[in-house]
Parts: sequence; C-alpha cells; structure tokens
Amino acid sequence: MPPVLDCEGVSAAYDSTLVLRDVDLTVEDGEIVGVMGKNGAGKSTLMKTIIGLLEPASGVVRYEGTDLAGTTADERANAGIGYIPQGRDVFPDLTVEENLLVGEGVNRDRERDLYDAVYDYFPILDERRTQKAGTMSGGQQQMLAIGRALVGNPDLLLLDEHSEGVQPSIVEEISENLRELNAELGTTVLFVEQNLGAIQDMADRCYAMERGRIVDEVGPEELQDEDAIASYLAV
Ligand SMILES: Nc1ncnc2c1ncn2[C@@H]1O[C@H](COP(=O)(O)OP(=O)(O)OP(=O)(O)O)[C@@H](O)[C@H]1O
Repeated sequence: MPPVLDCEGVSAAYDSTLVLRDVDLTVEDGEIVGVMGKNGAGKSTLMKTIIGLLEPASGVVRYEGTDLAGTTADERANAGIGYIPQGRDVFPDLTVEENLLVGEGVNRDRERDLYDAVYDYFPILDERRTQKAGTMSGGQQQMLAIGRALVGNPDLLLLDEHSEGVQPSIVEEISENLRELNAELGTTVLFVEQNLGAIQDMADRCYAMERGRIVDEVGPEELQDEDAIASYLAV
C-alpha cells in the first residue's frame, strides 16, 4: 500500500521568494506525524502546498499514491483530505450545527455519518449546537474546526497549529481527542506545530523544519526528550 501522503522534493515560493526547499516527507496509513519549527519556518506554506492552495515550484505531492498536480483544493477535500487552517476559519455567524453541515458537504461515504462521533469527542459542541461559532472561545472554535473537517469523513487530516490561541489545558484535551479519533476512526493525521506539549502529546514521530527545509526526523523516544527538540522550537 502506498503512503497516505508522500512529498518528494517539494519546493514552493511566494512570487519569486522560495520558502519551501526540497521537502521529502511521508505519512503512512494510521500515523500521527508532526512537523515542528519556529515562526516563519514554512509550516503553513507546507500545508497550503499539500492541500493545493499553492502550486509547488518543483517536486511531487502524492496522496494515496496519486500525483495531486493540477487538482484544486476542493478536489483534494473531496478525495478525503481534511484541512484545518491556522486561525481555524469557522463561520462566525453560523451555529455549531450549521458549521458542521458545511463540512458534511465533502463526505463521500453517505453510509458513514460522523455527527454523533463529533459530538461524542467534543461534548461541548453538543451542548452548544445552536450557538453561533463567533461567540465561542478559541478552544471551542478549534474543536468545531476539527469537527467540521471530521464530518467530511477524511482519510487524512491536516492541522495547522491547533494550539494557537488556545489555553494549555484545552490544547491537552484537543490533543487527546485527536489521538482517540485516530485510534478509533483510523484517521491519519499530519500536523504542524511549535508547541512543545502538543508535539509530545500527539506525534508518533516528527520532522523538524528550519528555513523551509526538513533538517531532522525525530522518533518516539527522542520526542520525549525536551532538550532534544527544544532547539527546533521557539522555547
Ligand atoms: N502570502 C505570502 N506572501 C509572501 N510571503 C509569505 C506569505 N505567507 C508566508 N510568507 C513568508 O514565508 C515564510 C514562511 O511562512 P509560513 O507561514 O509558512 O511559516 P510558519 O512556519 O507557518 O510560521 P508561523 O508559525 O508564523 O505560521 C515566512 O518568511 C513568511 O513571511
């Protein structure tokens, strides 16, 4: 079976400024893989390139063995890639239920309705079904953004800094929920982060990114050694 995600020699630029340089990265079925790096390292750019908001200047992005070149972000979502951008991007004037309904639009498997699962993983969303998203806390909006991707029944979830603007105890809760849904639903996860706790709580293994390049790959044991990974982060 091919990896769920395979980036080979991927470079990307804004105008003529190269930001992502020759990135090789794979994510196997069922894994939770992190990419850690400081502000400006290129993590969001990597996510945008994988989901198709930015065309690579060179290299190949493959999803489940298929080259994604020339496909739009919508087509990639329909193929089973769920993307949770930095800053969450929930619809503030829509209720929790309505936000989830938007996410369901990309669900390819009509037999598999994941609303109940979302409300089980995130009970606060169940309690606030009719509340407008814009009135909820950062952590609750993050849960909603994850829920909205989840009801689309993704094989691969791409998460861009889910810890940002969320209080530490809620970051921990969200990381735990993500591990649970990975184990129970089999959803593969690639996340980018600079929060040490979220990286240690979530990742099976992790790539380190500096100035647009992958500079190291860190396995599960080394991940628990704070000193070993702190140099890659802004701590
Ligand atoms: N739309 C854009 N146009 C031009 N340059 C950009 C754009 N977005 C990001 N950059 C630049 O690309 C580099 C990488 O940015 P990116 O947002 O990918 O980093 P990051 O690792 O996600 O950082 P952060 O944690 O701050 O989000 C930075 O130097 C940034 O200034």
